[in-house]
Amino acid sequence: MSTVLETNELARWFGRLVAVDDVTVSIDDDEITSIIGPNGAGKTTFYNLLSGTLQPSSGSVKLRPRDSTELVDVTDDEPHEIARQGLSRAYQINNIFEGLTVLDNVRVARISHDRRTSDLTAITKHDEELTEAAWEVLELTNLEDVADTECANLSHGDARKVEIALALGTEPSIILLDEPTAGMNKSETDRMVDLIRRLDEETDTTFVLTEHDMEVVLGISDRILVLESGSLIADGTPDEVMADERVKEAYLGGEDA
Ligand SMILES: Nc1ncnc2c1ncn2[C@@H]1O[C@H](COP(=O)(O)OP(=O)(O)OP(=O)(O)O)[C@@H](O)[C@H]1O
Repeated sequence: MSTVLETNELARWFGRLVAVDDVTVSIDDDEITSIIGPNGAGKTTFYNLLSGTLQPSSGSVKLRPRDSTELVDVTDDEPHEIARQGLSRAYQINNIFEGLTVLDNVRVARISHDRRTSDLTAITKHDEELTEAAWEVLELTNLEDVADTECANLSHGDARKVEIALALGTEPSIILLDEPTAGMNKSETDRMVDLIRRLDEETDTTFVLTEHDMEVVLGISDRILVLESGSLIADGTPDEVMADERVKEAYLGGEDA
């Protein structure tokens, strides 16, 4: 077990509102970690701080790049720099080129990972290595059957899987998922949970997710972080967190639970 991401007293203010309030956590590479909390608790802001989309007001973020044993300080780094160091965020759909096939989308992700963005025409060329690497990702994410489907024509469930495939294509040390089962029916949800669990086991990538569906959270998480009004009010196993009085009061008893 080793730490893949660490925040130290990370905070972000919007005027007088504290959206993330001195949060100190370390995420281990052998655990699936969920971040939960009522609406407005600070989950999105926390993600934005980790991925560099927002600058922190104070505190720090450290990240362990893949194939490295050392954490590097990425506080104040640009999003593309943080992504290069190994943090990938699976964005809801909008990262996908709708007019390209699933396979070509993953090839584009690989090209950008290999820092060959000046060579985007490689997408139209015969490049066995690139295609092979993309197929590996499609196999991992159970997307082989829709490899030649244009992304605009995918089911919602498959489109969400493509987001994960694009993130995995960059071989990150950690992937942040935004509500990966949102809008899914029960069987799609079950398949997504199984997929994330399997990817966590079969790859060197650590998964972190935000999720409102408590059944998903309890079914998938090794560890749960609970935010309320920007503060980390609980951090532990599902059993520990479910038994926490403050969590029951602040989150599970509330209307947003
Ligand atoms: N750009 C911004 N400017 C001002 N206030 C903001 C901004 N972004 C977020 N906030 C405020 O920060 C607080 C935390 O918001 P955030 O979106 O991080 O919560 P959340 O836990 O992701 O909520 P949800 O579950 O509804 O997505 C909220 O009070 C929100 O109104």
